[in-house]
Amino acid sequence: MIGRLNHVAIAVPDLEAAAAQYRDGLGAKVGAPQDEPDHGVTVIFIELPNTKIELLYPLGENSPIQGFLDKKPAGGIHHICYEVEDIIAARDHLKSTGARVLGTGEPKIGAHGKPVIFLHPKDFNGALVELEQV
Ligand SMILES: C[C@@H](C(=O)O)C(=O)SCCNC(=O)CCNC(=O)[C@H](O)C(C)(C)COP(=O)(O)OP(=O)(O)OC[C@H]1O[C@@H](n2cnc3c(N)ncnc32)[C@H](O)[C@@H]1OP(=O)(O)O
Ligand SMILES: [Co+2]
Repeated sequence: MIGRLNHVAIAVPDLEAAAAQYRDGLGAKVGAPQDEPDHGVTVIFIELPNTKIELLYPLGENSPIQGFLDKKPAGGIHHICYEVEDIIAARDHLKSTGARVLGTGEPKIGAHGKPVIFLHPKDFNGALVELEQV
């Protein structure tokens, strides 16, 4: 069921500073900031040869990453995103194993224009997991 690693997301306190560090310090290909109001975040994607890094910064009043940054003001790894071919089948199977799907339980359209869901970190070894249908 699980496919490629689509991205690793890092919540950051300063989006431009983090982007500059990846661009200038690591020589990475860094995209433009993208507001995702449905998700309460502004994102910048960094393209690596084998995957992507998603820099996350809170957007709006009820950002799901605000509490995370309050606890970790310097930032930190926030989630990992795996690709799946059929997100509904993956969701229903994972629910049957006891994993909690966050939010309404229905997929939302993610930053790549594809359906995504999130699984509770407490059900996945302390790591927040995003699934993206590709
Ligand atoms: C644009 C899109 C895309 O790529 O396409 C995105 O990625 S959007 C990316 C942003 N969207 C999301 O993250 C949506 C899904 N996330 C959520 O629903 C929420 O952030 C939760 C994961 C439920 C956490 O919510 P909230 O911060 O209110 O909960 P909380 O502070 O009470 O945390 C409950 C417990 O989970 C832990 N916890 C919270 N966030 C965590 C994280 N990212 N990784 C690992 N553990 C985490 C806390 O430390 C706490 O543990 P203790 O009780 O032991 O202290
Ligand atoms: Co993500």
